[in-house]
Amino acid sequence: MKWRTGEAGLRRFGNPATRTIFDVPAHIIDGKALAEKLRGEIASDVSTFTNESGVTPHLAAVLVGEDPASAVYVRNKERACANVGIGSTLHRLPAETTQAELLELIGQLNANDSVHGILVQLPLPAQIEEKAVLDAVSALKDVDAFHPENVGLIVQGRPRFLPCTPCGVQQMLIHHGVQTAGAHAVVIGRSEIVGKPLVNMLMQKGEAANATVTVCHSRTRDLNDITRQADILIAAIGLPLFVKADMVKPGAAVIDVGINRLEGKLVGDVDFDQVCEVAGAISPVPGGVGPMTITMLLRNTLTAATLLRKTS
Ligand SMILES: Nc1nc2c(c(=O)[nH]1)N[C@@H](CN(C=O)c1ccc(C(=O)N[C@@H](CCC(=O)O)C(=O)O)cc1)CN2
Repeated sequence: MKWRTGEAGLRRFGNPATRTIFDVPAHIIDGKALAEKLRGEIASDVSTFTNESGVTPHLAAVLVGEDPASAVYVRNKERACANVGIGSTLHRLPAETTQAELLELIGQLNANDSVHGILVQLPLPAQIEEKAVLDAVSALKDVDAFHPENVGLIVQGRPRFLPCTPCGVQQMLIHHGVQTAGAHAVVIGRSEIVGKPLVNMLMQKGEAANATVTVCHSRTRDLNDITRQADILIAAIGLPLFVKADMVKPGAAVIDVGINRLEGKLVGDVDFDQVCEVAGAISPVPGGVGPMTITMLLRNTLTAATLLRKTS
């Protein structure tokens, strides 16, 4: 089923009569299913690249410390790489690793021609300055798109890599027929990883973009008045079940980027049970943006291998 935004919210495609979404349940934007489909396409592209070049794209993942969630994400990234024919190496460092030791490893990975993509799993332990580490990753191997050079290219509308979570969100909007051009997209959250780049990407010219974008954060006044104006509402604030039904315009597309643990359960930033009664389309947690994040990492690793081959 496809959806598009309009002045009156979201309507079912193929039904130009006045039947609005109010009489149908919210369309589920299933990130897990989309991720599987896209991973099939990436596997085929990797195979073509490897056959033509004799090079197997390779991702180096760096995990510092023992954060259990980070360990799961990195393991899932390794598994996803293997499933599409991308090689990967995990560099596990103890929690007490110094910044200098981590920078030394990054330097080695930058210089290693058989490594095409480098990712440093976040968050890092408190003794390490995140920015110093992310700045040290070669911009050409920066498959997370966190390096200032890559951020600058995104802002200028000529990206080398797109950051994985925002790019995953855009792909979900494209593949579920949510029209962004001319739509009012409201992003709640201004993190370096999601909010800031996503705001930039949605306002650019191009696919899944051309939106009128508002960014809200912890200091935003009259937040509900703003979120209720959104045709597309993206929650990336890191607060469990923060977005309630009365914050959502009927028929809006709601994308939940949050991943929070609440009473032993994984929940998003959106109170799914109540918001799905109002929204026209909604992504779940788990099974929404998360699997798409990893999928976009695979795409970026292939892009990095392609770019490095061109420049070598
Ligand atoms: N270097 C990076 N660090 C971090 C990133 C990132 O993009 N690059 N993002 C997050 C964590 N993250 C990827 O690293 C990530 C989080 C969640 C998922 C995911 O698939 N979640 C599943 C649920 C998994 C579970 O059971 O816990 C889902 O939502 O269905 C993938 C990637 C912070 N760090």
